[in-house]
Amino acid sequence: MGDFGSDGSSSMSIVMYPWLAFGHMTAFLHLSNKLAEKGHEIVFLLPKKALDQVRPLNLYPSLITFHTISIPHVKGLPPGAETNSDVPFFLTHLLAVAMNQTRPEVETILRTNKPDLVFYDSADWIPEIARPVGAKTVCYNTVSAASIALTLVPAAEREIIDGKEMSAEELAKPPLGYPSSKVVLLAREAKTLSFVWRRHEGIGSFFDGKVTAMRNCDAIAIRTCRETEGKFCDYIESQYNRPVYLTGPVLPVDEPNKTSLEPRWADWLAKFKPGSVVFCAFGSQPVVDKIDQFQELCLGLEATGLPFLVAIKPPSGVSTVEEALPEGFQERVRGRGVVYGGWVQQPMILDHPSVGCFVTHCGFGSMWESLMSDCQMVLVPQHGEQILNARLMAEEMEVAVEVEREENGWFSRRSLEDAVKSVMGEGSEVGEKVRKNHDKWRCVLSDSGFADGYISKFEQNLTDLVKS
Ligand SMILES: O=c1ccn([C@@H]2O[C@H](COP(=O)(O)OP(=O)(O)O[C@H]3OC[C@@H](O)[C@H](O)[C@H]3O)[C@@H](O)[C@H]2O)c(=O)[nH]1
Ligand SMILES: [O-]c1cc(O)cc2[o+]c(-c3ccc(O)cc3)c(O[C@@H]3O[C@H](CO)[C@@H](O)[C@H](O)[C@H]3O)cc12
Repeated sequence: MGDFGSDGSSSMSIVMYPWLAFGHMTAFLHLSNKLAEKGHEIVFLLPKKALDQVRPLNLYPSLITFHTISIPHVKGLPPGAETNSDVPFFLTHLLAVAMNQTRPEVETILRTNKPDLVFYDSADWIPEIARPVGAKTVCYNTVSAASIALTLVPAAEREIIDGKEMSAEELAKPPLGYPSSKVVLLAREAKTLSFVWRRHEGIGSFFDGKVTAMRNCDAIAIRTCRETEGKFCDYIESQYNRPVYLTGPVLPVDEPNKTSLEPRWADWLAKFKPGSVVFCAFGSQPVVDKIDQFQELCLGLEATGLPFLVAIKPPSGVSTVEEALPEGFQERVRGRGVVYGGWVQQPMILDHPSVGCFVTHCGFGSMWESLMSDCQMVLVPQHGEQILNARLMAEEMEVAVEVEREENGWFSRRSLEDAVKSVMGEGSEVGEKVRKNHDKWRCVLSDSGFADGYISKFEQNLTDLVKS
C-alpha cells in the first residue's frame, strides 16, 4: 500500500494497465498526468513498442513511471504484434488473448508495488489479482457513455445462436430502458457492431469481456461529463449497481512555449483568411478503408472551393495517400489543398486562426477537441462508436452537421460538399444554429473551473474508495 493515510500524507499509489491501443494508452496517460499533478504516484504498464510514442506525453516523469510488459506471441497474430496498430481489426480478439497471457507478469508487479488502486479497461482479470494485495479497482472507459450504454450493459445481452450472425435489426435494438431515441444506430449502421457479440474460442465475446470488467471492479469511471452524457451515465450505474465516477474530458494541457505548430503547417495556414480553411482528420487508425470513398472525400473537399488540409491514413491496398488520390487532383488543388498521410498536431491546427471547419471521424478524443475549438463541425463517422458520438453532437447537442449517406452507407462528394457549405456558407441558417449551440457548449466546457472541478471530484471519489 502507498503512504495513503499511514503517515498523514494523502498520496495514493496507482497502477494503470490500459488496452493495447494508442487511443486508450494516451487517454490513460492524460488522466495519469492529472493525478500526478495532485501528487499521486503512478506505475504505467505498456508494451515496449508503445514507449517511444507515449513517453513524451508524460508531464511528471518523477511521479509517473513506465513499466514495459512483454506481449507474448499468439498464433495468428503478425510477428512482433504488441498494439492494435500492428493488428488488422478482425484479429483484435487475438491481441486480447495475448494481453490475457500477461497476467502472471502483472500479478508480480502488483505484489511488489502493493498499490492502493489499479485502473484497467480490458484486462477483466485485474480485480482477481488486485484484491489479494488490498488494491481497489477502477474500470476506466475512454469511450463515450452512450456507446457503453447502447451495447455494453447487462440488458444488452443477446441470445447468440451458434454459427449464425445476428440481423442488422437485431444488432440495432437498444437495450430495455436505454435513455435516448436520438443517439441510436440505423439498421445498416448497426452491422459494424457485429464484433461486439461475436464469440471467439478461449476468450468469449467483446461483450462478455467488457461486462465482466465492469461487473467485477470496485468503481466504473468514464471520460465524460454529466452536462453532455448524464442520462447515459445514470443508466450505466443502474445497470451495474456500481458507482460511476466521471473524470470530465481530461484533455492534455498545452504547456506554454513547450511546443508550437510545425512551421510547414503554420506557414501554409497563414496564407489563408481567418476561419476559411477546412481541416479534415480521421484519427490514429485507418478508417476510410475503400479507395473510392477516400476519393469522394477528396473530391468533396475540392468541390467546396475552400482551402483544405486533410490528415488521413491511406486506404487499404495502397501504402501512401498520394497513390490513392483522384486523377489530376493534385494539379487542380495545388496552392489551396493538401492531403497528408502522416501525423499532424491536431489540437494546434484546430486552434489556428485560419482554420474554420473541422471534418472529423468523431473519435472520442477528437470529439472533445472539436467541442473545445471554435471550428464549425462536419461529421463523417465510420464505425459504431463514432456514429454514436456523431449522433450525440448532431442530434442531442445540435452543434454539428452529419454528412448524409446513401442506403448502402456511402457518402458522395456532393453530400460532403453540401455539409461543409451548410456550416461555412455566409447566412446559412443551419450554420448559424450550430455555431450558436457550439458557442454555448464551448463556454460551459472551457470555463476555467470546469475540467478542474471534475478532476477534484474524481480525486475525492478515489480517496473515499481507497478508505472504504
Ligand atoms: O494526425 C493526427 C491524428 C490524430 N491525432 C490525435 O489523436 C487522437 C485520436 O483520437 P480519437 O479518439 O479522436 O480517434 P482514434 O480513432 O484514434 O481513437 C479510437 O480509439 C479510442 C476511442 O476513444 C476513439 O473513439 C476511437 O475512435 C486525437 O487526440 C487527435 O488529436 C493527432 O494529433 N494527429
Ligand atoms: O464500436 C463500439 C461500439 C459501442 O457501442 C461500444 C464500443 O465500446 C468500445 C469500448 C472500448 C473500451 C472500453 O473500456 C469500453 C468500450 C469500443 O472500443 C473499441 O473496440 C475496438 C475492438 O475491440 C478496439 O480495437 C478499439 O481500440 C476500441 O476503442 C468500441 C465500441
